[in-house]
Amino acid sequence: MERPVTEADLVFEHVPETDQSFENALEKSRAGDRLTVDDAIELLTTGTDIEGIDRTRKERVLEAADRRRAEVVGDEVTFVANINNNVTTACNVGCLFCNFKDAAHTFERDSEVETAGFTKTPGESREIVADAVERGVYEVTSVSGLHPAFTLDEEHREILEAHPEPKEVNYKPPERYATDPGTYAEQMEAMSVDDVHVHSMTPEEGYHARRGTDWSYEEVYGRLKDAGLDTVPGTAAEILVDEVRDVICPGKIGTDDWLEAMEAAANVGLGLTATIMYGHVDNEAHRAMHLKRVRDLQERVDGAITEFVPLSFVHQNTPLFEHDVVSGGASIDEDELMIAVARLFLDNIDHVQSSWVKYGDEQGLKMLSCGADDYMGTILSEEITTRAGGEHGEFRSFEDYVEMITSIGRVPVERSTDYETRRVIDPDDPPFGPQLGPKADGTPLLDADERAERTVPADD
Ligand SMILES: C[S@@+](CC[C@H](N)C(=O)[O-])C[C@H]1O[C@@H](n2cnc3c(N)ncnc32)[C@H](O)[C@@H]1O
Ligand SMILES: Nc1c(NC[C@H](O)[C@H](O)[C@H](O)CO)[nH]c(=O)[nH]c1=O
Ligand SMILES: N[C@@H](Cc1ccc(O)cc1)C(=O)O
Ligand code: SF4
Repeated sequence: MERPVTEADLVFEHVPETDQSFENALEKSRAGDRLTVDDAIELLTTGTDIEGIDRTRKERVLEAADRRRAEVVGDEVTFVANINNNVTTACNVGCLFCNFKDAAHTFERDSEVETAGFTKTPGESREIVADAVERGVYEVTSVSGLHPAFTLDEEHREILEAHPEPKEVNYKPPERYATDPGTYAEQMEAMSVDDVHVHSMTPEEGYHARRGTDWSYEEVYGRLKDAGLDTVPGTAAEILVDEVRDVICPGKIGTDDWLEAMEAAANVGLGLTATIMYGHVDNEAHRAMHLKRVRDLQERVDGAITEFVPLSFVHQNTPLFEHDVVSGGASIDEDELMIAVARLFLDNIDHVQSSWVKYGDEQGLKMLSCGADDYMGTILSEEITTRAGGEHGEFRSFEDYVEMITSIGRVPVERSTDYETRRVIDPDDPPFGPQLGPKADGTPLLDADERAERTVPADD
């Protein structure tokens, strides 16, 4: 177990105090000037000169962000036909905000406790993806626990087998486990059915795929690309300020490593997304600093980041909440300001995503008028948020999307992962099924019976 978090750990060097004024920061954002970290702090707090959030000021920030969204991308709301195929929940990194993971020893053949988690072989992954491709999906998103038996490829496995202290590099041979996840390269290859788009290998997974070697991130992402990887999810970012990471994910790579991995992935030609996971022990100064680090990264990678995804912390079943380190997640006001300030600050990232997994349908739609323009994907199954206690279900159909997006007077558009390929959907011309995937033919992803079996979202 990690050392318990003490009150002293929550006394931060970076606090939301500035010499800037809220009115000045708002004026700058309306004029389209590039914002500073202090400007972002003023906007996120609705002014450091007052206690708490001022609703009138908040509405002015949301309005500025909504206007900016309209200027940058217009009235289209995009979404992608995708599935999640997470390979394994085995993980010993121990992030305190995460309930997706299961202790890796419970997966061992001779474990006395039955594991509550899962591991898929490359063959099982292939079957799941093949079925989804037949249904018409464009993209498979795959993020996993850092399974001790996972290696990049055979060569990496041989290196770790020969390591004098395998424990030091978090390695145990696959034979020890009831199910062998294969190598990362084998999983990428298995998931690349009919050239479906594979969105996988977060910087944390990239780090795991080079542990115990002197390989660069370029080497690792280059090999993964050759095996079928198309784009890299910018999760594992959490808050890119080490004093926060030291509290919520002390076992994870640091900010510099995360940035290095992302830059390397871009250098070998992979597209990227970026995220922030906020609303736990972080304050507005941390959120603003995070935005700056993402904006600077986007300059260095020459626009490779296609979207920014604010992930609101889901607190219910997490160690942070259970050990009373936090009393809940972000408020709705904080959520709306996070979306709006991301839109205003990230002047070099075109798309801001509203996650229905985190916000639900009603609030998720509201976010599309606070600066967001993308409404995520169909995903078909969800494990990270659900295991953390989230209650917004696991699937949205094209019918759901068309109904929701037209209800707020916007235009539903099916997109590719990189947003380059787009199809405007005519709400008067059903059926609305996907058309961009390698085998998509316009019919719905699931038939009526299959839909009825899915988790019913709590908020609709
Ligand atoms: C569960 S991890 C899986 C991939 C890999 N293990 C990693 O950490 O990069 C993916 C992301 O899910 C997000 N996540 C995990 N638990 C969450 C929670 N309780 N609330 C919101 N987001 C969460 C975090 O941003 C995390 O980086
Ligand atoms: N916001 C969440 C996402 N977003 C990712 C998208 O669905 C899509 O894969 C991306 O836009 C690239 O095309 N995925 C989740 O599983 N959970 C979320 O909360
Ligand atoms: N799977 C992550 C979210 C995510 C995945 C891929 C992305 O590109 C962005 C966000 C979660 O549920 O929290
Ligand atoms: S966030 Fe990722 S690395 Fe951290 S415990 Fe969860 S699965 Fe493991």
